[in-house]
Amino acid sequence: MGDWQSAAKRAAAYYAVDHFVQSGMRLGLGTGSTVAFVLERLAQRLQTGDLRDIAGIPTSEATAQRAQALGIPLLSFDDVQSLDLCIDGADEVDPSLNLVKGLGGALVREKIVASASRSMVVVVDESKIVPKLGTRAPLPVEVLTFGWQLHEAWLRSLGVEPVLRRTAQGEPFVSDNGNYIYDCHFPQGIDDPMRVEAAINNRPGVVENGLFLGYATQVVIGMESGDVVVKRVAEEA
Ligand SMILES: O=C(CO)[C@H](O)[C@H](O)COP(=O)(O)O
Repeated sequence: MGDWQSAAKRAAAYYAVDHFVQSGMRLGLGTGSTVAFVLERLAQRLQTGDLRDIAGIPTSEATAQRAQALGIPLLSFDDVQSLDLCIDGADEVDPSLNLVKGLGGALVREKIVASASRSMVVVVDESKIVPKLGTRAPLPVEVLTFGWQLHEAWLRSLGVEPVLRRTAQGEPFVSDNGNYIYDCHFPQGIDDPMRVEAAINNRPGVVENGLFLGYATQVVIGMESGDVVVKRVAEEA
């Protein structure tokens, strides 16, 4: 990651916390390097007393540990069934603010938390903006370990190049949910995300895929120039 990208992620994260989070909110806390800056900013504003009585549901063990270390109060779905706002990163954002997520391996919990949130603010640097989903990042598909071997040929039959995600040691990567992930490369990008989402999620053994269609309400983009740009979903006519 270039220096400008790290600065852009921080700028987007700080902007999102400063403009969208209010005292008393119940938050969804996403996963990844941009969300790390979100947590940093939340902790700063809690310490100064500028924000009070906020608490969040983390979308990964990594986020839970980081939030705890920073003193951000955590909740679970035993405590609340809906959230005011979820803040999360993304691997791709298209012109309709549809997303690909999950390179950090937290897509299942991220989608559950986003679906329980009244709004979703996405924080990215400008390298994540794409004209078409599937052109920059592969689409992660989380599968149960039982029968994981069966999905590769099926995914290929959809015209996709699936690669089982592995650790640096060459072992299959295991998600927080105990599952494997196929990273699916679309040679021409994803032409019809809704059709792809339905086809993949209808397959026995597939837990979830990384397409987030219609979830984002705002996208905060940190630019290489240092500016921050906010995009909102188009208001319905
Ligand atoms: O979906 C995700 C994790 O599952 C992340 O939000 C996504 O990978 C972006 O990460 P980063 O902010 O590190 O670029």
